[in-house]
Amino acid sequence: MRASLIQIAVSEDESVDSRRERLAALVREQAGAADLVVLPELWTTGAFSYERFGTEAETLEGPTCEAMAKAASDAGVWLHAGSVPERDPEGPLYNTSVVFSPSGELAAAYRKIHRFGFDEGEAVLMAAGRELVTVRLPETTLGLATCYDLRFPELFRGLVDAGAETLVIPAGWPERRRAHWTLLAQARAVENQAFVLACGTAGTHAGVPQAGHSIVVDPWGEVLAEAGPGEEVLRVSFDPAKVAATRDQFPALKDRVLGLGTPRR
Ligand SMILES: NC(=O)CCC(=O)C(=O)O
Repeated sequence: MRASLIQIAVSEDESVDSRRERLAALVREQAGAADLVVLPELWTTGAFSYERFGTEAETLEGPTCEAMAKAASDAGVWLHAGSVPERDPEGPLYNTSVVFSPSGELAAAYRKIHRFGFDEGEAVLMAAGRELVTVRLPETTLGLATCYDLRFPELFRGLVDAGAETLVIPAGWPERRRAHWTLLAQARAVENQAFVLACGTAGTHAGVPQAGHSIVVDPWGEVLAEAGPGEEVLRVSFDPAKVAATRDQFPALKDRVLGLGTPRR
């Protein structure tokens, strides 16, 4: 299976329309070179541009999803289009990841469960999703998570229990915590014996320099590909059968002991 992770720079110097067009063109360029294309978190606004979440929020029928659906079908690829600030017509805002099929259908939407910011920013401006989401592709089953979710291993165990073999994580991860990004991506791959495809942003927005360094890790924890700090299309080939082979040859997942409860004091 071939994947392209498009690590784009998000900056206030570029309009949302221009970035959307640039990304749609980059997705189209992956035609024939990728089966799956992955974009970062909140690339219309920037993950730390809190004041823009409300003004740039869209429904899943809005201009970003419309453009990404068309780009996916033009390129004939599965497109994980990163996340958009979603305005639910019935209620609050969500940080929602969207996946389109090669015919441009919306195949899945995942509302980020763990919101970043403690008592500020995303944590107060957006509502939390409640549902785990997997997507069946012909070659593998994707498990969806977004940025800060990477710090919560129980979410990934839930995805693995639901059949996930390839964990896809769009992000807007800051340079300041880049060491955590790489370490956690490898940890999630090793402990879940799954591929991890983690796509971040480049550049600086809202005064927060971004880490870049999108990364692809195999079920043994080996880094198959890693981007630098700037804009880059990170291309990788991987064999989805390696998940079953790793789980077979080193069956640690079978040794899980569930329901341990709380420690005795
Ligand atoms: N957008 C995010 O979720 C940022 C997460 C982050 O900065 C961290 O976990 O560290």
